[in-house]
Amino acid sequence: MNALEFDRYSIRFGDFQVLREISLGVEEGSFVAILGPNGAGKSTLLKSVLGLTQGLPQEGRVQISGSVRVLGKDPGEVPPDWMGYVPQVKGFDRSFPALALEVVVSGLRRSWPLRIRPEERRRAEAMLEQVGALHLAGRRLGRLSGGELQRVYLARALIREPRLLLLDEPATGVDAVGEADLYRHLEAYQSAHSQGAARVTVLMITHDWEAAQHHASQVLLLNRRVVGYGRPEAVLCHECLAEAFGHVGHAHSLVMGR
Ligand SMILES: Nc1ncnc2c1ncn2[C@@H]1O[C@H](COP(=O)(O)OP(=O)(O)OP(=O)(O)O)[C@@H](O)[C@H]1O
Repeated sequence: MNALEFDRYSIRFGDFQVLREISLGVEEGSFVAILGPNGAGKSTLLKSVLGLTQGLPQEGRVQISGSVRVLGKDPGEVPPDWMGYVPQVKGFDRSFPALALEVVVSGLRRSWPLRIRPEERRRAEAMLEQVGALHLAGRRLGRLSGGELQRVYLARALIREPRLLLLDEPATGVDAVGEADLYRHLEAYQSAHSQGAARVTVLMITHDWEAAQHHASQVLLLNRRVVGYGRPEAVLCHECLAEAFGHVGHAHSLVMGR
C-alpha cells in the first residue's frame, strides 16, 4: 500500500498558489527527503499530510483542490497514534517552563500532563533512553541545546510508535554528531518496523542535499510543483536541481561528481 497518495493536489492562499497539481504516491517503508528552495511549499505539504491546512491563519481564502490520502484515509480521519511529528527546532519556545519528561509524556496523552502516572513515566523514560536522552528527563527545556531538544521531540514523536513520521528540518542547528545520531535513530526505528503490514514511512524536510543522498530512499524535489521524485541518484541530478533552485551552488560538484 502507498502511505501517501497525492492526486492533483493544489493549495492556494488567496491569490497565492503554494502547491500546484501535486500527484505522487509514496510507498510504505520509504524514507523521503523533501528538498526545495525557501517558500517552495515544503512545510505546507507536511501540514497537508497532518490535516492542518484548513486551520491555517491566512490573508485570503484557502482554496484546496485535488486530494491527499494518508495511510488510506483523509488526513483529518487518521488516528493521531499513526502519525508522529518533529517540528523545527529553531522555532521552539524555550521559555516554556516544562521538563523534558513532560514533553515526552505529552506525546502519549496529546494534552499537557499535570500529573504523570508511573506507567507514563516508565514509557517516557524508556523512549528517552532509546534516543540517548534519558539523562535529560529532569531538565527544563530552556536548559537544553538544539541537539538535546531535538532528541526530546524525537522521543515525543516516537512514543506511540507511529506508522508515519514527519520531520521539519530536524537537523537545523544541530551539530554533526547530533545529526548522525538522528539518522541512526530514524533508521533503527524504521528497521525495527520493517516487517509485516505496518511498515514505517519517514518524511523529512531538509536543506542538506548530502544527507538526503546518503540516508533517503526517495527524494522529493519541490518548487510549488513536483520537480522530481524518485531515487536520490536520479533526482539529485544537475538538471533537476537547476530547475528547482535556479542554480545549484555548492552542490554542483556533489551531484556532478558521481
Ligand atoms: N497560512 C498562510 N497564509 C498565506 N501564505 C502562506 C501561509 N503559509 C505559507 N504561506 C506562503 O506559502 C509559501 C510556502 O510556504 P512554506 O512554509 O510551505 O515553504 P517552505 O518550502 O517550507 O519554506 P522554507 O524552506 O523557507 O521553510 C511561502 O511563500 C509562504 O509565505
